[in-house]
Amino acid sequence: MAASGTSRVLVVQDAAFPAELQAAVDARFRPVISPGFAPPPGLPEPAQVLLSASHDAVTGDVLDAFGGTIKVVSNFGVGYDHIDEAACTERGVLLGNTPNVLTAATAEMALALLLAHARRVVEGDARSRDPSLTRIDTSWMSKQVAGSTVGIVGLGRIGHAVATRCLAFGASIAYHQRHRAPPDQEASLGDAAWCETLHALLASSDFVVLCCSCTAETRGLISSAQLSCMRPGAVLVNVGRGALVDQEAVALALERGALGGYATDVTDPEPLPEGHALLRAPRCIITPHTGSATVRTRKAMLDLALANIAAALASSTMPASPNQDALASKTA
Ligand SMILES: O=CC(=O)O
Repeated sequence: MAASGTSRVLVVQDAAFPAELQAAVDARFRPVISPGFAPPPGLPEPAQVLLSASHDAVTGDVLDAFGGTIKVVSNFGVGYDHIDEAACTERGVLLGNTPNVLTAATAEMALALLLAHARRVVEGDARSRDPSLTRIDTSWMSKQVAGSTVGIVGLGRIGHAVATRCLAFGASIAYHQRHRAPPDQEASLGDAAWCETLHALLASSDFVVLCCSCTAETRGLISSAQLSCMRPGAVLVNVGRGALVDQEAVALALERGALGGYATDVTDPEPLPEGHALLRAPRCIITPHTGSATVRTRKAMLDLALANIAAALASSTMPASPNQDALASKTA
């Protein structure tokens, strides 16, 4: 059903959603699909909304190309490193995102990658189809999560959800972030150990899971120097952003056997170009940024992204906005 007052609001999307989700956008707004958010020619009225479905960059120039008509940029996702928040705030443009609703799905993906790598699920699948396998292979060994230490980089919502799941698998939890978590949070994670330095976390973990967002401080967090601190055979899992790691360094460490494995849902760029070093590296599992891609979660994300738009257009409090407080104090 069309929401009164918003059904004619022009929304520019960088990509279409699957039909059942797109129908929810169509029911409430007038969406126009434009990769790269280029202003489509001949719009019947000014566009007020950018709906970021596919991580195309939203810069000051992109906003300016609409001639100052954009009121809100709504991101279909929690991480918004592809959107220039400062440029939005400078121009009085509200920014929305979708935290919380995707925490469980993303944590599940981290566990799926971690377990798949530890238990060699992808290799095992190929081995099972190999006609030369005529008897059970007693030499086939893998890593066990129970009894290991899982180091979490960034104990935010997703990091915490990954930690609780790893705890249930019998792992001990270590974590690294700038500030130590409150004692009750550490206690709830089996007395999780805070590592004040990244080096200490890397040196004491069998699995390291990157759960932090990509900012100026965390871009390139894991390079050859950090990889060389990791335990022999340790596995790196990434559900944050591809740019958190130096992917060439990771590929080289995998080639040389200096890194036990890399399992990632995110790359930089996405997808990786044909022939990229990571695509050729051994013991590397890559999924195509599908951490939040469950039917239930994607629906909840879209509901939140649309609620953010509706609230912004109605000048009411957005359910999730990184910059609405900054904008409110600017205009107060
Ligand atoms: O990567 C996914 C997200 O940031 O929501």
